[in-house]
Amino acid sequence: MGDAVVGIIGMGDMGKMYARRISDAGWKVHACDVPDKFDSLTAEFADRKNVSILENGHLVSRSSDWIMYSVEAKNIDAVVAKFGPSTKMGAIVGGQTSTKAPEIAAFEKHLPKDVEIVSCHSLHGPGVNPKGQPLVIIDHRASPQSVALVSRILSCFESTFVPLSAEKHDRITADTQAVTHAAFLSMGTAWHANNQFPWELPRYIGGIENVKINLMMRIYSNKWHVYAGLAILNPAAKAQIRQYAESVTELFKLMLAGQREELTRRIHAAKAAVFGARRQDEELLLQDDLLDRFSLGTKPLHRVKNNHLSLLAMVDCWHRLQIIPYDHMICSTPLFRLWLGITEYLYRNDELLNECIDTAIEDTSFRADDLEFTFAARDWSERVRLGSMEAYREKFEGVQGYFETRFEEAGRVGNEMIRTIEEGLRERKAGGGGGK
Ligand SMILES: NC(=O)C1=CN([C@@H]2O[C@H](COP(=O)(O)OP(=O)(O)OC[C@H]3O[C@@H](n4cnc5c(N)ncnc54)[C@H](OP(=O)(O)O)[C@@H]3O)[C@@H](O)[C@H]2O)C=CC1
Ligand SMILES: O=C(O)C(=O)Cc1ccc(O)cc1
Repeated sequence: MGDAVVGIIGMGDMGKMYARRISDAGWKVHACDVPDKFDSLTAEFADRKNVSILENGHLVSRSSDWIMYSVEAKNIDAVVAKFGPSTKMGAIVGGQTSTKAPEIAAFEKHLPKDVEIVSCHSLHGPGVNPKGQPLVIIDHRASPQSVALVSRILSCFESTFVPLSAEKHDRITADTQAVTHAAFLSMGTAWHANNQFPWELPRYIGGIENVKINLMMRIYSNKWHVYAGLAILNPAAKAQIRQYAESVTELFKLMLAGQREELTRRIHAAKAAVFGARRQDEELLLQDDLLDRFSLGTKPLHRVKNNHLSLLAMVDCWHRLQIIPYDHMICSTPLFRLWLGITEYLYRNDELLNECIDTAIEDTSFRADDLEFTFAARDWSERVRLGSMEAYREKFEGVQGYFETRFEEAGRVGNEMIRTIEEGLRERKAGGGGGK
């Protein structure tokens, strides 16, 4: 490895994952977190001779060649304001936050002019194997040699590099991550409001229901600030989240009024736009028998029907915003690919989609769940529109507390589900099958 020292400011889940992998590849790492964590971090990394835990970001900044800020997006301005002026002359700085607009603004505002800027974003959580996952690289203000150095450092992840501008990054992640999270946050909120643990109810077990539950649990077991940052600080995300809430509301009203024709027309128009001719001959991303294996409950003898309001609204939302989700596969997270996989599974199976419409119009037993889901989608959208981190946190942590006791098990089942399904996708890709 070269002589370059990699600095990491913020040793939370992502910072630690970066420190471990980069030091395993032979690079020297200088890292810090807040002063309170100095002793515990020093003990945790004591057996790695090429990781030095330093007292603060000044010490990291003045001694490193590529400094990566891996702190909460909501703190990025304050943290860069504090340590940015201490950056070693001619060094390169980047960040790992999920939304680049505030990160780049902070760099431009607080870094000395001689400092170059190359940022990144791993499009997966800290528990996922980075191999083959997208890793966005943003060359914002740097020489080709500096971009090459950062690429060399990050090559140990064996991820797929996706070079993007900060602005393009934010637009794509708003389309993929922010709106996907809105759907799962709303599911969890609705189950909580109805005092349900969905894995205890036959209607929520098996196939695509398992994916919904596992991904909902995955999001709520993570930290609120990751999702709040993505939704509130990304200038492109508000419109998407609002459209999702509007699609939920409008479709639910059609169901309530029994307007079968209008509901069918709208569902099919969205289907044609999103899953039209281009996808017709492609293999499905997911198979139901595979999904059946990842349940937190016991599967009933017969599958219970569902109107899948959350999925119908997603496709309606993509249609209204003219988003073709497949165009974003290059810059997608495992969660987004699974979400797209289950919507595709529903929309490309005529029998299932017709059953969904019948259930929406005829089966009133879902009304209470759907009412809470509609309230939830609107309330999440409203909190994001108001830009209130505290309002977001309060709601997130309320639901998180409700599901907490099952996070450990859900994490295990969810990781296994993601691993198995992603391996299947990779194998099919290698064999020239569907997916992109
Ligand atoms: N978790 C995920 O799935 C992913 C997260 N990201 C992004 O990566 C970034 C980090 O996320 P993650 O690791 O999960 O979050 P964590 O909360 O686990 O880590 C952030 C760390 O930064 C520390 N920190 C805050 N202020 C300072 C400071 N002044 N000096 C040094 N350290 C500081 C925090 O301390 P304290 O807790 O005391 O504030 C915390 O330990 C976020 O911007 C997130 O959006 C990107 C991809 C995936
Ligand atoms: O896959 C997802 O959407 C996740 O929830 C994990 C995640 C969270 C934040 C990121 O910036 C990237 C990935």
